[in-house]
Formats: sequence, structure tokens, C-alpha cells
Amino acid sequence: MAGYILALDQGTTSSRAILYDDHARPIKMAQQPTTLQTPKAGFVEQDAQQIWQTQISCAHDVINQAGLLATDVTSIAITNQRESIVMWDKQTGKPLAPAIIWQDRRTANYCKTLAAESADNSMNKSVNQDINQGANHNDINNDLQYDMAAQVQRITGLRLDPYFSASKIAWLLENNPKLSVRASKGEIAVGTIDSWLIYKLTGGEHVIDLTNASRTLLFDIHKLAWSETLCDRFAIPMTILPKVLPSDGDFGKTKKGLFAKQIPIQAVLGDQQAALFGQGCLDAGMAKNTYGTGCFMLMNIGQQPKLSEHKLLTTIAWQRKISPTRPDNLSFDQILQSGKRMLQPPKKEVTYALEGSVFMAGAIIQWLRDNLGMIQQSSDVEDLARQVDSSEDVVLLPAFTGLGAPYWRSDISASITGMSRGTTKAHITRAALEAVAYQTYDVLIAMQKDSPHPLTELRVDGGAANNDLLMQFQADLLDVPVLRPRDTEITAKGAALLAGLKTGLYDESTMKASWQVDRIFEPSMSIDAREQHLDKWQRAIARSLMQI
Ligand SMILES: Nc1ncnc2c1ncn2[C@@H]1O[C@H](COP(=O)(O)OP(=O)(O)O)[C@@H](O)[C@H]1O
Ligand SMILES: O=P(O)(O)OC[C@H](O)CO
Repeated sequence: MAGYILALDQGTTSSRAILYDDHARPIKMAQQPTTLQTPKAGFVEQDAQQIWQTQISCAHDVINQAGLLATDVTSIAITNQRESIVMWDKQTGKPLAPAIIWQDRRTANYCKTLAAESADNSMNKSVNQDINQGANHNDINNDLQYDMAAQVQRITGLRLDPYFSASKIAWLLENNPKLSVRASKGEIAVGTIDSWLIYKLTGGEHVIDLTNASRTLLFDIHKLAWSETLCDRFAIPMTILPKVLPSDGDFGKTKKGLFAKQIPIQAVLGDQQAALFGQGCLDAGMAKNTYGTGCFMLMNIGQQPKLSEHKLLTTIAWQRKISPTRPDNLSFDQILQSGKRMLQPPKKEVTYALEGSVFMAGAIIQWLRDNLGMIQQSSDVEDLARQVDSSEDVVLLPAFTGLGAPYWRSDISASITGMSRGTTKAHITRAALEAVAYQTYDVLIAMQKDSPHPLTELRVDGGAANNDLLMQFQADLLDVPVLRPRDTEITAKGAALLAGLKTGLYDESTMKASWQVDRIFEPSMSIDAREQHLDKWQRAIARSLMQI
């Protein structure tokens, strides 16, 4: 079978389109930057039309640059920044507000108030109904009164935090009475970035994949459906939410005239889930860390949605149709002769992941570049940091938008401490890189407590994973080998692989062959040095948590 898969990767800082051939090899990429707006403290927005325009323009460019025709493309796969939301008019498709981006903290107080609330009786009743109907809720005692945050975690696997979509949608409705009225009349649609792109690509489908739905704070990860209880709690009419499909579902075809032929959209995954898939972390216990704008460590935990006891998230890694395997010793003829009972339909299997979300990683480097002008481009950071042997006592605590996992403190701010008269920008940039690795260390420690699987290696990807100094320091801190694949555009590849496996363009051997190691960073730091580093970080964190 021949053909190409067009993967669309809509990230926080850019839109990308990559074409993969029938061996899942990337043959061409087009990329365009997108702009973040921060109109007020805590607000982080993007122009939804710019997201669409850059994405579709990359899609056209990459096909042209590869010298292909749209007829050569068998499927589109989409992967995207998660949690960010777009609200649009169902009739005209016009965005009704700027996209609110995952980093936005405008709803911090709202979430804090909700988190402090005890669930009222009606809420309890409703949640208990959810609990009784759902098969796999962990540790549930119906007699207990749960507070809102605990209920949110039980239903969604997430935390009551402004990071997720629900409070962003609630904010838009609350602050725009007209929108609220129109929402109740079913005139508007809301969705995450995958939904928005699919709507624009197909000219009207209002759908979302399960992994993106699992980041909204409105989705029951046990029952695999929108939670009526949480939609009520956030006052979000369920009619404005998209229809949820499996990650390898049929998301519709591109509308006529967009490409020379109508191309089916056959796989959609949130970007971190796509990276887990693309890194080949298909077995429970395998983990990856993506160093992009933020840093997201995900560990495959298999088919049970175990809730974290250490402030991590439980999220849906993917839902795929799995064809039942044929009994080894029987031929298809024998199976047919023994009756149709053995020919079961494909199962839809859900895989879950534990996740530690760190809000600022590569974004710290952007801050050094754009706000302090210390470097011209992000990749310059390594040479500058190498001008000194250590960051000495300098610690950069990157709480620019609060701290994510495992602290979840939206109320603390960023700081640089430990500077002396001799401190140079090289020390500060080195401390910035170290902060990325320290945050990952904190997530890993929480993950090890939650998971029965000891981490034996960490697969890495994302823009900042190209930084050798950072990757070596990461391996030293974690004390496990860090494996960087040759192709660090793993997010797009993960989505493309899923589409190819669904359509039969790829098989398991394509999947195996597509992951090749570029470099293994072996831990080499002495125990003493490692402890000194960690001690310096932990003291800075402790000081900062006592702020306010
Ligand atoms: N060599 C590098 N060292 C450290 N950070 C880098 C380097 N190259 C890129 N980055 C950072 O990586 C991020 C871009 O990575 P990418 O995976 O494209 O992010 P996203 O998908 O979030 O848009 C930017 O924040 C940039 O500052
Ligand atoms: O755009 P990225 O790669 O920084 O990813 C953003 C995440 O999906 C946010 O949860």
C-alpha cells in the first residue's frame, strides 16, 4: 500500500505540517510561528483565525514543497496544544473571542474558590450517580462528603486548576452575557484546538478526540462521556460541547475545494499523548518527557485509570480500535470452520497515562531571549551556558505562570536568587536550563511514588531536547539514561503513526523501525554533586512556597 500521511501539529508557538511516507519517514516539513498575546496579567491568548490560517497554509506548502499532489495524501492526522479553547458561531464559523491558551491564569481565583467549596447535596447526589454508574472509580466511599477538588479528580483524573479548559469556557460565558444567552440557545460551539481545526477543515464537523476531551475537566475518564455533573457545576450547557470520538476515529473529510481532493481525517491526539505514542511507549511503565514550551512527562499506565496520590494527573493516552488477535495455532480457514464466534469485532481499547505537567520549560529560554535579550535565538542558550562550569549559587525559579506539577501553586511568582557581584548572564542561562531539569526531577519523584513501575530510561523530545547540556544534566539528576531519538518531531510522528496503523498503511514493524536512537545520555554525576544540586533547588522551592 502506498501513500502519504499529512500530520498537522498545532503547537503553542507554531503550526507545523509534516508529510510522512509509507515507511513513516518524514519527507518534508512546513512551519509558521504563531503569536501569543498577553493583554493583561495572567491572560494568554491567541488569534483563532491565525491558528487556522497558519495551519492550513503549512498544509498546502508542505504538499507543494514535496512536489506531491493532494491525491497522494491518504489521511490527515492532527495533534495539538491541549486545554486551549476556541468559541465560535455555529452558523458562520467565526470565532467569538480570542482563543484562551492553556497557560492563561485568569481563572485562578475562580478555581481557588470552587476548590474550597464543599460539594452541596445535589452535587453529591449527582456525583454519586456518576460513581455508581462508572465501573472503575478508585477508592470510592459513597458516604463521604467530597470537596469539589476531590470530585473533579475522581471524575476527570485532573486537578481543579485554571490550566484546564472548563474554567476558561465558564469565564467566557460569564463575562459575555450575550454569549451565555446564545449558548443556551445552542447557537455557539466550543472546542479545543483539534475541534477548531476539524471544524474549519471539514466545514462544519463539531467533534473532539478522547484525549483532548480528557483535558477539559468536563470529561468522565471512567465512563468516557461528558460529565453532566461538572458541566452543571461550571454552568456550561452540554449542547455547546463537541461529540467525542476515539483517537483513531473517523473525524470527517476536508471540505470540497480546500485541497484538490477531499482527504479523510483519521487520527487525532493531544500533542503529549501523540508524543507518548510516537516514542513507542506502548507498554505500561514506559515514559517520555517532551521539552517544548512547557515540559510534559507521561507514563503509560495501561488500561486502568489509576488516580494519582502525589499531585499528578491521570489522563487518557489514546483510544484505539484493536483487532482481536487470531489464536496462534489456527488458520483463518479453521477459524471460519469453527464458527463466527471466534471472529469478534474489533474492541475499542483505552490506554491511560500518568502525567506531570510543567508550565515553563523552553518558554524560560524564550523569556531570556525576548524579555532580557540575553540571546538571539533559543539554540544560542547552550553555548552561553557552557561559558561557565556551574550556575554557582544562582537558582532561577520559573514560576512565571505559577508552578504546575507537583506543586500546583498559581499564587507564587518567578525569582532569581543566589546572585553575587560576579554573576553573569552565563550563570543565569545555566540556571535557567537547570530549572527545566529540576522541575522534571520533581515530577519523576512523584511519578515513582504513584506508579508500580520503576523508571529505567526516559525518552525525550521537543525543541529543548536538542540541548545536549540540558539532556546530560537531566540524566545526571534523574540517575537514569535519557534517550533522544533521531527524529525529535515525535509529536507529529505519533499522530501520523496512529493514522497509518488505522488505515493499514503502517503495521507494527513500521512503528518499531520508526524509532531510532540519536544519542543516549548516561548519568555520570557523583552522588555528592547530585545531592548538592538538589539541595540548592529544594531550598529555593521551599522558600518560594512560603512566599505570600
Ligand atoms: N537548543 C535549545 N535549548 C533550549 N531550549 C530550546 C532550544 N531550542 C528550542 N528551545 C525551546 O523549545 C521550545 C520550542 O519547542 P517546540 O517543541 O517547538 O515547542 P511547542 O511545541 O511548545 O511550540 C521553545 O520554547 C524554545 O525556546
Ligand atoms: O504546544 P506544546 O508542545 O507546548 O504543548 C502544550 C501542551 O499540550 C499543554 O498541555
